[in-house]
Amino acid sequence: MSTGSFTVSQPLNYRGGKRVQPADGSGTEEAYEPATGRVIATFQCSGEKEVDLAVQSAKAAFKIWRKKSGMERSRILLEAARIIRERRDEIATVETINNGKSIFEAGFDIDISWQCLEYYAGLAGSMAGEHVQLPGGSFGYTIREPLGVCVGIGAWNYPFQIAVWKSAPALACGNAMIFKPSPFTPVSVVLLAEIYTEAGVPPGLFNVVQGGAATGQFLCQHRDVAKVSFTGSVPTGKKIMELSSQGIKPVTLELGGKSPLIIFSDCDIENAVKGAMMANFLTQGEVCCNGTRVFVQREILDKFTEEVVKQTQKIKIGDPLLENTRMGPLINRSHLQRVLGFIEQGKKQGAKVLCGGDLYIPEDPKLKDGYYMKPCILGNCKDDMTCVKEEIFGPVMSILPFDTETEVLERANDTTFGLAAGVFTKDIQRAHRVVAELQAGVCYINNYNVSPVELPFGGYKMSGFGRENGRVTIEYYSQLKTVCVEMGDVESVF
Ligand SMILES: NC(=O)c1ccc[n+]([C@@H]2O[C@H](COP(=O)([O-])OP(=O)(O)OC[C@H]3O[C@@H](n4cnc5c(N)ncnc54)[C@H](O)[C@@H]3O)[C@@H](O)[C@H]2O)c1
Ligand SMILES: O=CCc1c[nH]cn1
Repeated sequence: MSTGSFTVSQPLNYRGGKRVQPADGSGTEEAYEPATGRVIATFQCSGEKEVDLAVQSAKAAFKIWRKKSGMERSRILLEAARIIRERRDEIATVETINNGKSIFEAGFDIDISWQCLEYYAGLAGSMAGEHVQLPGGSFGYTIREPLGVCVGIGAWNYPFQIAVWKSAPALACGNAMIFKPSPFTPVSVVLLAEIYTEAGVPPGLFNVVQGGAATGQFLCQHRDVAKVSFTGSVPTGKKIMELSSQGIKPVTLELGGKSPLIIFSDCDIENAVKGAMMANFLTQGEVCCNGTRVFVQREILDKFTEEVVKQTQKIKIGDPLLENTRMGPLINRSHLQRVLGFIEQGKKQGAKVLCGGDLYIPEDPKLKDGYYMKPCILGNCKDDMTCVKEEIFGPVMSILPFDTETEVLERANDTTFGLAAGVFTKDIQRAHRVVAELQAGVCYINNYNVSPVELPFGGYKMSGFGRENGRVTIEYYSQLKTVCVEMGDVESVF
């Protein structure tokens, strides 16, 4: 498949084990190919009736799925992982077309997705409670049970992977899920739904409803929804929490960030430069955990800056479906303008553009209406500049000099966010001392933005709560039942 040729004509909702047109609608949306600016799909946003039908379908499937043993669920999830692995290139291509990220990167997103399914398939069979001995031969035990119908609401930067990070643990624990992707990226998650069906989940266990805020609200407010797991911005996260609180539904919130990356003068500079680029330029900088505040110890500021600018200027921008492209277009025109606006404001506030920061016009005429920009590095930054304080969600790195460990820790933590943080140093004691002080849910030592599915992922402070990936996520998709067993007679106080 080549850029500029893909369109979707099939329905994008998925219910009861097949693609369906929504039963009712709350407006129409268009999805784009960011590389060319072409419309690739037009779809109706689901209304209250369609959301209810999806919930009913999920409830019916849940009754079957919850009765299966962990090992039975495991086998089906492993089969889903196998199919994703087999169809890796096709899924990555669809992801690239709808999101704009390079095909090189999209392939890794799909790899992490099947790995996530394999990981939770492995845990499904070992979900267990405990036995507690009580006086007189009585005893108690606990059972870890699924919650019921869970809702997943996703952002547009990792459409397929976000859907897997939510559905793999949810299904492993015995739940059903209804997933609503971002209206910007509606396409790839329906492939996941088809794969689950092919792998053998009961029809209705994983449904997809398309739409924006209104559809998301119907989902959060539905009385038969047991839990909401949300990935997106802080303002929407607050709304989801409010809506879910009305039904006392537990929520997982994976929100935004403005993470610090601290580079000490005793680091391996080559690795630190690579780490800073990994921390800023994957998926065109549209990554929640990006280390966009790059604190560099003054002794190596010039050397580090010179090298990171040189390497950034070499990033191959262009058609995201070409194997050698490393940066594709941003998600849409308004987001591109917003990112460029942050750079303009930064300049007005005294930041210096060291490279990039303007539009990129590819030579290929079919890409002329795409949303490309050159990755940007800002120097002369101060902590109170808007570009340093706010999440830009684009390829913009701010470099901030520092002198001492105490000073940099104070400045790194001076943010309402707390998703991630990184430190580059060869001093092992310093690395762990610094990490112990960082107010962030995910910390990297001498690397950045690697996502092994075995490790929990999630934020501190306004970056959210709850975790995805890792063993702990089982706790966010299950509830504990306590059973107290009397072996003697009732000793009544009456
Ligand atoms: N922490 C993480 O794991 C993580 C991962 C990816 C993205 N993000 C964050 O996501 C943001 C970018 O994504 P976005 O622009 O899609 O975020 P967004 O908050 O605009 O939208 C996210 C999702 O919420 C839905 N939504 C919007 N309003 C809603 C409402 N009132 N009720 C229910 N659903 C509603 C949207 O349709 C979309 O599906 C960034 O802030 C980024 O940091 C976080
Ligand atoms: O964008 C944030 C990190 C991530 C990757 N996949 C899901 N979340």
